[in-house]
Amino acid sequence: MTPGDADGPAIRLVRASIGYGDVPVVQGVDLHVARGEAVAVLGSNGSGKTTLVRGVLGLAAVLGGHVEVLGRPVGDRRVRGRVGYVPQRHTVSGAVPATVREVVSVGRLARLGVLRRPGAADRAAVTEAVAAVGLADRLTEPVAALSGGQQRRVLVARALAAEPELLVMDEPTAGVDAASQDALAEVLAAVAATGTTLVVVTHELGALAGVLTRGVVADHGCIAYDGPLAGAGAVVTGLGGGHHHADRHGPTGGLAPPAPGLRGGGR
Ligand SMILES: Nc1ncnc2c1ncn2[C@@H]1O[C@H](COP(=O)(O)OP(=O)(O)OP(=O)(O)O)[C@@H](O)[C@H]1O
Repeated sequence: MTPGDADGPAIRLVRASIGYGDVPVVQGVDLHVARGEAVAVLGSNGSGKTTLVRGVLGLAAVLGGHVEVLGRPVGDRRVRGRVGYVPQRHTVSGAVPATVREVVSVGRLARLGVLRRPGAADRAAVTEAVAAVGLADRLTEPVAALSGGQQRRVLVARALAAEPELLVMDEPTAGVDAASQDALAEVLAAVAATGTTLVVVTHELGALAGVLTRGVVADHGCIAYDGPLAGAGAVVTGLGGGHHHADRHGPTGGLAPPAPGLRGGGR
């Protein structure tokens, strides 16, 4: 809510290695995201995009180097509730017969912590978040009754309800119809305009290309490109299809145009 109440950038990785168990997936990465930036994390399947952001969220192990979020070491409890996350998942779990309002309220609870009871302002934040994703008329409906794209928007509203300073989204447009993508782009543009830092993992920029301005391209656990979004597409194309080039690591900071013949295609 109050940008600037902690010093330091939104995200700072210094020679960071992140992985699972004791196996690093992301290796020796440096990344600095200032407050208010809107960053796309691009790269092919298995390049380490999700692991990178999970490290920032404290959901994957930092195995080396240093990870800071909102000016604090990752995992610091003072940061909890100030970071929103829309995980890589197409829909809300169908096992829970919750309404839109209930699911989004859970996002607000993350901000409140266990000790404070929600008040009128919290209920208003929930309603506002649902309205922001264009689902105001579905507030009391079971989430299971919504389309996949609408369920994704519920997850976005859940993250927005906490009014995060940093919003991390993993593949928010995957499997989402064009109308929902456009709605999401509008929401994110409005969120970015409030000064919230956006980090969006995506295969396909689609409608989000107008909102995100910086591109970070992951390749085999390293960062192959970090710069204006407009320059990132050629790097992604040049790197081709993830696992097919297991022996090839992108040059850190490399801005070279894609070499011919390296496009994805399975060989
Ligand atoms: N929970 C996990 N435990 C062990 N290894 C994992 C785990 N999650 C991912 N990995 C491994 O980390 C590597 C990178 O996966 P990651 O999900 O970060 O890539 P990605 O770029 O997000 O891919 P995608 O676009 O397919 O989601 C893969 O080789 C994967 O097998």
